[in-house]
Amino acid sequence: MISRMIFRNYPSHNESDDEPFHFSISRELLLDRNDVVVGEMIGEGAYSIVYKGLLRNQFPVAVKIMDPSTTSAVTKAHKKTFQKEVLLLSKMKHDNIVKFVGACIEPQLIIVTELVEGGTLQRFMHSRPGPLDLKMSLSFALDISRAMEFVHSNGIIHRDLNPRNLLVTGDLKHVKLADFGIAREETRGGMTCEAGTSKWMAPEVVYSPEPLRVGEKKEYDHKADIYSFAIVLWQLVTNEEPFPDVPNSLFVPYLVSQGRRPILTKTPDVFVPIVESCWAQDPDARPEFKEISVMLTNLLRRMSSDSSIGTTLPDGEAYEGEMEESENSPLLQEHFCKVKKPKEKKKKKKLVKMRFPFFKKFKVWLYNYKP
Ligand SMILES: Nc1ncnc2c1ncn2[C@@H]1O[C@H](COP(=O)(O)OP(=O)(O)OP(=O)(O)O)[C@@H](O)[C@H]1O
Repeated sequence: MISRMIFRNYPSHNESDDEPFHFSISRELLLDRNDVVVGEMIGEGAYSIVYKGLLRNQFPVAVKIMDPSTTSAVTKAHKKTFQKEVLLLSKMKHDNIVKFVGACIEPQLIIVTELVEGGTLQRFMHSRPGPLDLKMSLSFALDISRAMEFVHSNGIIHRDLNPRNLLVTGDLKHVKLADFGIAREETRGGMTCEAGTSKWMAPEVVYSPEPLRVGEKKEYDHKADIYSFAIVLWQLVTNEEPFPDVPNSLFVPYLVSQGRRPILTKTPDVFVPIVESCWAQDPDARPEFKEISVMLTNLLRRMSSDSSIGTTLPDGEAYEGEMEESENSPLLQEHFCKVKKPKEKKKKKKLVKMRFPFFKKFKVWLYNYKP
């Protein structure tokens, strides 16, 4: 049973398949299918099945096989979507993002990534009764924020940030962002299609504050990911399911558009301001991930300096968006994935506009907090 409502902008099956689709994926991003041995199934998505695998009989990997399982049976529209995911993911080289290893286009559409052994964050949270250790929650939140900071700095909106798309490392110390299936380059005029998983979808993704004219589409931008992050952060610190009283998750976006949010009674005080600012109704009032990372880092530092809570900082500065070359991952091919970065000037202006109200609100809390 599908317990969640997913809005995908996967094109319809009716889209014309008359003309053949020619993949334009660099050879360096492609793997020989014979080098990939498929093992037990580890996960299932709306459009794929993911298996444990072995690359060249040596490296453990995750093998995502697109549905339907033969390339010839896949619609042209789905091929385009697959190609987009490959090109985006191959560019996302960051410690907190699942590493792309390669792709196959024949006889099946396959994406091979590093195997992240700890399962999804959703499963991890479900397996623990009661709230998680606060520093663990904070450390995971920082991993996610840093991954998203990197994604946004590359002009990409993920659009499906939720605990099913966050994977926990085998040592249970870190979290990695996965599933760029509906991620898109941020365009100047804003995004216009409903995409995401209902409980984590920002209000502006589904409902427009102003009535729309016929044919007009609502717009949203990367701030939609900040809203999703707020819900994930709320989950990390409460270990509860958002909107448990809403019988059908399909209604959640409507309620959210009316101002409804998860309850904050079980949210530790120190997290309330950040959660509230991230799920602000007005996208412009939400902070940037850059700011969130600074706040979470400072908070984690303060907590770590308190010896009564024995956790250390995650491997800190190594995360700072470094471009890392993995032995298995092909070299970045800039021209295969043209990312439209928001214009520098515009971006700066926006940051300045954002930073003041945000830091004004949290200055006292940020600098004086004592766990
Ligand atoms: N690199 C990986 N390591 C371990 N498990 C993985 C990996 N990638 C995916 N999985 C597992 O497979 C599941 C489905 O993967 P993914 O979300 O990428 O597929 P999808 O078809 O895009 O799914 P969805 O419908 O949730 O968007 C994940 O929830 C996770 O359990």
